[in-house]
Amino acid sequence: MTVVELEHVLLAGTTGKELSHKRPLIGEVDKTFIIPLTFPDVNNGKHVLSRIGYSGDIWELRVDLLGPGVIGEENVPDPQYVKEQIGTLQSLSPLPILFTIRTRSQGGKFPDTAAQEALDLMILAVNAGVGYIDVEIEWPDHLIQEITKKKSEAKIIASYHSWTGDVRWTGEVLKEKFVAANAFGGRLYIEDCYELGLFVRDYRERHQKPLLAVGMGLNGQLSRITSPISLVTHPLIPFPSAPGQLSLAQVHKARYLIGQLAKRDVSIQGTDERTVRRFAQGLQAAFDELGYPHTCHSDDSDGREVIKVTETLESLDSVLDFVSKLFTSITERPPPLSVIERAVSTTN
Ligand SMILES: O=C1C[C@@](O)(C(=O)O)C[C@@H](O)[C@@H]1O
Repeated sequence: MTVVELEHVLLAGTTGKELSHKRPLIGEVDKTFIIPLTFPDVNNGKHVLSRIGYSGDIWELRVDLLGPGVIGEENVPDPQYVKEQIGTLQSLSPLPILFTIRTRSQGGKFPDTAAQEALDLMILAVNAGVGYIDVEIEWPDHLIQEITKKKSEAKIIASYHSWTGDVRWTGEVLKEKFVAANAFGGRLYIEDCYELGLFVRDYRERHQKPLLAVGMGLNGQLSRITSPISLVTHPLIPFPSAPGQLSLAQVHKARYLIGQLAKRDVSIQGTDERTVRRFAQGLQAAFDELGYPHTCHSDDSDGREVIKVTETLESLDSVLDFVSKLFTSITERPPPLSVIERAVSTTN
């Protein structure tokens, strides 16, 4: 049995991992989660955005799905509207933005032929300070060169999608596409993931740039669980931006089941019963929200890690603060604050 004094936890929380959303960039952490937003207007998600974003690292703004009215099969959003949407998202959340325009042949709504409009929007996004720009390698060369020149501080993510279902991970087509993507960016997509794991292993032996390789559809779900960089949806997002996308909570549950996420069982102990109960229920609610397998108890400690709460915590803020720090020290992720708050404030 391990006994952790609360002071230890606090130390880890305050001097160790950051509690804010200031997370390292793609490829610098063990697991990076990108959350594609499919609201036509980001304001529609205003009240649920922080909940959707818990534990995520980057928003993907799917620009081809943005618009003030009904969106048809093809959509070129107005630049002013796009600019406002970026501004709104930046004001609502500190997470960096991945700016993505998907054309119809890439599974989106932007016309395949509207390269100039796409380039103009990408430059607008750079000026608005987005962190990442998705550039599909099938865009004309001049667009790719132009945005690579003008990207400023933004990082380019070179991508490739195939919806045909006949691209093989071990085949020549993919190798060619990869060479094209690797020349200017760092990400690649293809459909069908049977040999994806081997492809990724081989890639890592040869290249430094972070690679996001996922399979679309049901056959691709496993790759979304194992990929170090993954795109995750949330039940409060209108619809997943690609078939087979899982929620972050589902990814955590699956990672636990396949042995990629170690379970922690903790027991809270202390002299003040109410503090202990609030602490335990807040932490358990936070684990549940994000699909972590961990458990938190306020009763007997047999075989569990013990967390000692030596004080009586009266105010909601002080409990919230302690639970948040403990959550972060266990998961290395920022806490789902509103979820913890709800659980703590409803505990007697
Ligand atoms: O490129 C991608 C990946 C994606 O297609 C997926 O399969 O999760 C989802 C898109 O929103 C994103 O632009």
